[in-house]
Amino acid sequence: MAELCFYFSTSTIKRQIMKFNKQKSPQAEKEFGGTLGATCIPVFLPLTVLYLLCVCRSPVASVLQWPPVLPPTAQLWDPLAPVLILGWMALQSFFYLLPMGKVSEGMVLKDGSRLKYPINGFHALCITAVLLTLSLWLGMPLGYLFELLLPLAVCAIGVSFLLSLYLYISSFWAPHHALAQGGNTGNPLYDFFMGRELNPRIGSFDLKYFCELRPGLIGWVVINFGMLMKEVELRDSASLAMILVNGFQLLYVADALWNEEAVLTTMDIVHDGFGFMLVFGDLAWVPFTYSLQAAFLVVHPQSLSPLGATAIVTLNGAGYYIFRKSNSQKNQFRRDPTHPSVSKLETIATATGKRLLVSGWWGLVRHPNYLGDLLMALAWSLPCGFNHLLPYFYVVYFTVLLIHREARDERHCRAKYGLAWDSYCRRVPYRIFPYIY
Ligand SMILES: NC(=O)C1=CN([C@@H]2O[C@H](COP(=O)(O)OP(=O)(O)OC[C@H]3O[C@@H](n4cnc5c(N)ncnc54)[C@H](OP(=O)(O)O)[C@@H]3O)[C@@H](O)[C@H]2O)C=CC1
Ligand SMILES: CC(C)=CCC[C@@H](C)[C@H]1CC=C2C3=C(CC[C@@]21C)[C@@]1(C)CC[C@H](O)C(C)(C)[C@@H]1CC3
Repeated sequence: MAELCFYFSTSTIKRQIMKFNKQKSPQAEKEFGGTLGATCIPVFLPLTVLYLLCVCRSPVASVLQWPPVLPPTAQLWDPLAPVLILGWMALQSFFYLLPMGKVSEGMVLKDGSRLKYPINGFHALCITAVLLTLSLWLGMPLGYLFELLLPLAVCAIGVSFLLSLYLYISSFWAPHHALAQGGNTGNPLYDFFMGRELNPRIGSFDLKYFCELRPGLIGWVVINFGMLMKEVELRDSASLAMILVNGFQLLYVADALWNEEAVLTTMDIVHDGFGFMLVFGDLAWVPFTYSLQAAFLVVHPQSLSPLGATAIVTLNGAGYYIFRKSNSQKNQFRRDPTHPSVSKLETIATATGKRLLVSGWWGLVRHPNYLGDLLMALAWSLPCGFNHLLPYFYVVYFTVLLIHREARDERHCRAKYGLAWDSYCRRVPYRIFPYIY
């Protein structure tokens, strides 16, 4: 019987794949190093997460250490980890489904329809904060998250592979207009990596939108808080460096959830399919590598002078100001160009009917929001001092990510706006850093 079921399910998948082969667009230009990149990245990045977590707990904490620090296999597994990861996903899904906040519409899809999305991420963050306070009051040892980091990361990586596999297989039942432009080449490894379907849903539950903002992003600040509690356990109080890292990153996450609606216009939601790259990025990469500074500070405490702390707070404030103002200016302009806050800005027309801002923040550089984000990234690493490279991993990775992302966005915009984009580039010649790049 089991064999018969297996035969029918595999033959249904084969039939769906044959149907899809007639619809695929193999001529689409491949990104992220094509098939080679799509094969190597899913091996290399999960190992990088585990390696970085091991390095940050080692006394030397050197990323260049040879031979590299490798964890004994016993440290990679804890039966509590899958319970926590699945429980966390279930809890955040429950918050997502609660009828709180408003419902917003996404961008217009290929078939002319618009999907509906709940805007209740900030509510989910607040409820999570209340639950954390309650668990502290009940005496739960949140600092134990430090010991669990490696097993939790292993489980998050496992969940990412399983979810990506589910998404790849289920995409063969999606109508053709629901597929993403880039992940529909017919090459299984590449399509698994990029994601075939644009907005995979189970009923009204949008998997990409949920994963982008909830389990990983809120998980990141919970891990940070766990590191702070571990420091309190070890040294009786939280250090200024730890408080700054926690505060800065909490501000960033709270801002993302407060402005949740703006995510509906990002490249990831509008253009990219939901495949391994985004699933792993959202569920494993963000919570476990973005929290490295806090984990590092547990083992390598740093003292910070009031002057140093003031300079770092100022840098984070400046970065946040540029990031928020520029993102809000573009969102406001895209939603309502006649709004008084943007109606006086200089713009150029494009053949699509949409206009491009050429003054204000978007007249300074072509990606002022990336500039602000990078300044914040630096401010998150500086509290960890200058003796180690590891806390600066985020700055290096993020610079590479944003330069690559800028180039991808530029290609899309040139294809979309043609000559108008070229004249924008002539008017605003620098991409991210004024007079530098
Ligand atoms: N912390 C992290 O790990 C990450 C953070 N981010 C952050 O996410 C935020 C969103 O970034 P991202 O989605 O990459 O891209 P952007 O928010 O920069 O959006 C790019 C789009 O904006 C529109 N646009 C570009 N120039 C203009 C202009 N002059 N006038 C009007 N519209 C313009 C175009 O879309 P259209 O014309 O179609 O509207 C373009 O495709 C950024 O702040 C970034 O720093 C991003 C990635 C990772
Ligand atoms: C190395 C690797 C696997 C990369 C995958 C990239 C993802 C980690 C990022 C792609 C775009 C992202 C965004 C955010 C987090 C990182 C990922 C998922 C974001 C949610 C962070 C908070 C911001 O305010 C944001 C909402 C603008 C942002 C959106 C893009």
